[in-house]
Amino acid sequence: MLGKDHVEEIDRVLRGQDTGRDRLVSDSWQRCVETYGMDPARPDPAHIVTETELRAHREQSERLIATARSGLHALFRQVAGQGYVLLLADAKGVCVDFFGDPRFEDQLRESGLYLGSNWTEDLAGTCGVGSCIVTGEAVTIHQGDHFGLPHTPLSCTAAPIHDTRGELVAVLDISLLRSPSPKSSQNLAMGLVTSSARRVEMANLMAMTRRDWVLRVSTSPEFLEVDPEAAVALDGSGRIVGMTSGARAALQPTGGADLIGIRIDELMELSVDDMPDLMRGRPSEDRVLRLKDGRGLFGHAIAPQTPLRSRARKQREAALPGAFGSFAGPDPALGALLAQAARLSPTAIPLLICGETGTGKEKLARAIHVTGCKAQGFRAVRCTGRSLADCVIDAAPGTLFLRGVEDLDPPAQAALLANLDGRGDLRVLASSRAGPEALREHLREDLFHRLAGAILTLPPLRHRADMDWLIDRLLRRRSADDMRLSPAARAELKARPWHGNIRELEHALDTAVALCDGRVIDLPDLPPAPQQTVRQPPAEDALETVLAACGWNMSQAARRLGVNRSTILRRMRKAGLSPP
Ligand SMILES: Nc1ncnc2c1ncn2[C@@H]1O[C@H](COP(=O)(O)OP(=O)(O)OP(=O)(O)O)[C@@H](O)[C@H]1O
Repeated sequence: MLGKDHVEEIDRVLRGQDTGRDRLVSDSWQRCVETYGMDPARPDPAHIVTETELRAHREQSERLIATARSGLHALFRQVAGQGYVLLLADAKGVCVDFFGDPRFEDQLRESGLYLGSNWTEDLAGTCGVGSCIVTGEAVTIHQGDHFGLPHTPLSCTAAPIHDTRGELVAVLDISLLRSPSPKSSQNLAMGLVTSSARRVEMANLMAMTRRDWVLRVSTSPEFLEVDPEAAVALDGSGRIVGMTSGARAALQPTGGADLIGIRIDELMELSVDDMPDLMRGRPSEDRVLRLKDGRGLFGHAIAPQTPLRSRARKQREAALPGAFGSFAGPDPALGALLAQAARLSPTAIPLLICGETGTGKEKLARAIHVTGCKAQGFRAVRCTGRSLADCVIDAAPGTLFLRGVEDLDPPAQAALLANLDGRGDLRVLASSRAGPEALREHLREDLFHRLAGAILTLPPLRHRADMDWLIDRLLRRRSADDMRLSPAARAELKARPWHGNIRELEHALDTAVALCDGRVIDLPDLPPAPQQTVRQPPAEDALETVLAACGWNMSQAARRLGVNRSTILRRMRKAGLSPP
């Protein structure tokens, strides 16, 4: 394009004439003249920052450069043959990483396509990086779209890169020194640069949120795992703590509040507890997310990776795969049980999970299924009603979870056994509220052995040593603004016998959160403890476990077991127990 024509066109556009330029370009020209006081006719040398300034810019973007580098290498290999150069600029427009053909170094440097060049719009005029920073959108600034005459041979296509909170932190740009004249020749470049920016955001989110769940989403099941469209990171309460920029379009296309800080269950029928079900173990087509606006998406959850704070926790989580890592706090006995469950997960051994109501038997079954990396589904069926045998016949290959096998009457037991025969494609997990011995007496012997290849017994809540951990975890999941418990309310919760176990505790916390006015839940906010039934005196081993869980505080142990302190003392003496 001739310099005179270019200057005249800018003049016409500023006078309001339509010359066929994109709106984005004409808006930028207007800013260049009216806001930055630039003159398109004035020769404008490339702006390259000093070595010291460049070092400072690179240091600030160090982490992003490191994350982006391998992706950028791959992109450069794809485009280098066609003469493209690749720039990564920071949010201030300074090129902090660069890939170009060294044979053209002088030419590239002269055109400003070089490490340290400053491409902000107020210095360089309308250009790929500068206009991308101002508009926040991916742009192609092709030849005469550039404001400054020296830049008009170039074609630059740039896409924004956002940090995990949605702030623009960098721009990825691919440029050509010489290009064909139709702007549409750069459509492919636009596709490449936007998908590369999306992958850099994804890699950055994964690197920055290792302690959180990451939920990746896609509209197509085929691309869910290889190239998802967007992702969010969720903390333990299901609140969004990080995202890629595509998440807004994918999860909230009609706009709304900022995604950061809102809970995932406000956007879709899903809580952080469901994350294990969305891990790799299940086929993509089964991992459907239902959004509150009625749309469906496919979801892929990635478990927290970095071990957390304490050393004990580090050791426990290092030993336990993702789905088990968040199951329990510091309770050595439960930790050992989970370690066993983790080892049994990938085998075909049928597992019987025993435990009182609400102790998490189904949750454990799901964790076992997910960790077993079964590429098939998980089907849970209740062992009541007439349709159990049909459920077994209809069950697709995968994990079949038989809930409450203690409810099976003799005809149902016979039918179940007959239908399980020949279903080698089913991994059978069963749960029972009755203990193994009682169940052995209740079930036919052959069925018992068909179900109980190994037995895992979950402790009742009152025996768990990690109650503080569990209470905090359940509370975090419920309260939008970090609520906490007063010491008195916490002590009261820890002292209750919890015959309904975790389910009952969940309901109590739901009530307390609803009743509490401020952020501190106190005694009056707690629902009254259910009437305590008269309980059998505890067996000696149970007594010892409860005492240990209560730090050998006899009054607390007595409240938990629903007996007098003197009964505890008497039974301790009888069993020869004394505080450590
Ligand atoms: N380890 C855990 N951490 C957090 N929540 C849990 C845990 N285990 C169970 N829960 C919660 O407690 C409730 C009861 O769990 P689940 O249904 O797995 O218990 P269950 O033993 O199978 O109950 P039932 O015997 O009555 O069928 C669920 O809401 C579940 O999410």
